Amino acid sequence: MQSAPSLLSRFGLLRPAMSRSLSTAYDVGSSTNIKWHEGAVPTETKEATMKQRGCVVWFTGLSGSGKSTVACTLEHALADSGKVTALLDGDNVRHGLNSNLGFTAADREENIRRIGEVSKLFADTGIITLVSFISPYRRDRDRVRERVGQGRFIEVFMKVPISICEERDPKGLYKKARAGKLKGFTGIDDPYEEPTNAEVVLEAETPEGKRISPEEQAGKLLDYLRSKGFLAGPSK
Ligand SMILES: Nc1ncnc2c1ncn2[C@@H]1O[C@H](COP(=O)(O)OS(=O)(=O)O)[C@@H](OP(=O)(O)O)[C@H]1O
Ligand SMILES: Nc1ncnc2c1ncn2[C@@H]1O[C@H](COP(=O)(O)OP(=O)(O)O)[C@@H](O)[C@H]1O
Repeated sequence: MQSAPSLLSRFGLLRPAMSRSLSTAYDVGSSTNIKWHEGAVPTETKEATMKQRGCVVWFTGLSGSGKSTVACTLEHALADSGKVTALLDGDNVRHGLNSNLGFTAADREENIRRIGEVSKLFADTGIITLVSFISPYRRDRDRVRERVGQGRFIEVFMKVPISICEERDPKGLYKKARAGKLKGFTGIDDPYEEPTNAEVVLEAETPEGKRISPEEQAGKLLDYLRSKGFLAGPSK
């Protein structure tokens, strides 16, 4: 009986994997004797199949600023129009992949580095990847921007004053932090560095003081993604 690879190659379905010009293994970070393997199906081929372009939509903002709500609303809107998405959310990822990390500056940095790498893997597969983390440090967000690649990284700043976040306080964490029962809480006794070059800024209120709903905020993002060509396949 013929093996699967020889059958595939007989029908012209198997392509030889391309190998990197460097044939010997090398060291990267703490890993020794490793080698990058090229030859996966190109991102553009996957994007053409899905009729979309892979990207990372990176929500940043204080706890309670609406990151998860808007990311979730946007994901449903994208799914309704047949788009393939992934949603990475701080609280959820801290249940698994990053359950060994806390909220020190070093742990927050590692949290964002790992999520940055995971989101790049998704985006390189052509998936519209929504990422919702406080990500308080500008340097960490900029590192992810560089890794993912300018043009595919869309930073979304949830520009919501702490007074509104604190008023919402859905988990009661601001109350706890104000009472001194929760130390190192972002915005209270831990820093949040506002983005200076976010692609999209979402505010909670209009200049006239009218509240902006999550649906309106997600709609603005949908318009942005459409205008930048992420909701259509790659141009030939
Ligand atoms: N000390 C402290 N500071 C800030 N937030 C805290 C803290 N302790 C627990 N939480 C809860 O954890 C959620 C934030 O996790 P993230 O992974 O997004 O944080 S970070 O990006 O690493 O800063 C955050 O969730 P969101 O409210 O969804 O932002 C909080 O519920
Ligand atoms: N645009 C909005 N207008 C009013 N309330 C909102 C809006 N966006 C989110 N909320 C509410 O604010 C609270 C915090 O939202 P959440 O998405 O959990 O924030 P984050 O993920 O940034 O911590 C929730 O109770 C949510 O329903």
